[in-house]
Amino acid sequence: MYLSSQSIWADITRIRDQAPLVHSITNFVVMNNTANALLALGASPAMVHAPEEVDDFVAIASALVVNIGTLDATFVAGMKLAMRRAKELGKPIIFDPVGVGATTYRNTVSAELLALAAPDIIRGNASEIMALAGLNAQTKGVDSLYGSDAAVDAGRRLSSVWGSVVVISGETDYIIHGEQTATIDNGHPLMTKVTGMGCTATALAGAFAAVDTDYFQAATQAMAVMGIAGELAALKNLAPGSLQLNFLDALYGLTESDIVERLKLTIL
Ligand SMILES: Nc1ncnc2c1ncn2[C@@H]1O[C@H](COP(=O)(O)OP(=O)(O)OP(=O)(O)O)[C@@H](O)[C@H]1O
Ligand SMILES: Cc1ncsc1CCO
Ligand SMILES: [Mg+2]
Repeated sequence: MYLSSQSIWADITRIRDQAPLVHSITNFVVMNNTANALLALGASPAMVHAPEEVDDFVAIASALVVNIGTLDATFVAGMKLAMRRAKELGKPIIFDPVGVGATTYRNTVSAELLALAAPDIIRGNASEIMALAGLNAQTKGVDSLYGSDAAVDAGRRLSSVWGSVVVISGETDYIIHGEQTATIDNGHPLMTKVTGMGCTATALAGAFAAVDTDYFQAATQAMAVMGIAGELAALKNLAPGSLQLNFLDALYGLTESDIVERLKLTIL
């Protein structure tokens, strides 16, 4: 049952039954995509970032997603208040270090946030995970310059420093926590032509963490669902605009047999 089609389906059923409130402080580019993906999966999204209200909001949420894609001072203030409160209340924190490594500001803010409240799950592409682990990784803004396998050692280091589950997304998704490693080989290359698919993966991890306190399992299952829904969407039409819409429909309509037939999970 542990990390299997059955355990994925059990968590999807929990999300659909409980509709957990996922509080996201995320970037302007993906607010709409990730809110719709959370709804399609069965969760309840709220994109709330004002420093005046985030700590009240965290108190009623089941998970907190923090994404640094379009940072500014107000976002940072809200992120700090929300993460501190989530830690106090024991709510899962999922962190997406979009574009870290590209600027000193992103690096400094990310380091401050990690030190303030170590996330339960960190999800980034290979460039981001390498930069966050302190390597001088090359970065081209928000897209990765490396395959995910190049960042596995960095992911292990990051996981051991912060105690977080680390997800490196890409053609193969790696999920790392201490000695545990899993890979997901689902997905479709066209997913890289739709903005914010990585951010969407992070948001879905928030929904799974809201119903499953085993965050290694939650993160792995989120990546599996992400990849399988992407594959199902790509079956309909191979173009980015329709992939984005079909992805939501695939998430909404996902069945247990879709998962049984498509899951490409390896536990290393
Ligand atoms: N080459 C690929 N082949 C198959 N699936 C892929 C490929 N690249 C990405 N994916 C899928 O897309 C998802 C998002 O991963 P990606 O690494 O592109 O995120 P990202 O670069 O952080 O995205 P963004 O910053 O736009 O949110 C992965 O979980 C995986 O399912
Ligand atoms: C394109 C883009 N720019 C800042 S955040 C973001 C969304 C994908 O990471
Ligand atoms: Mg991408």
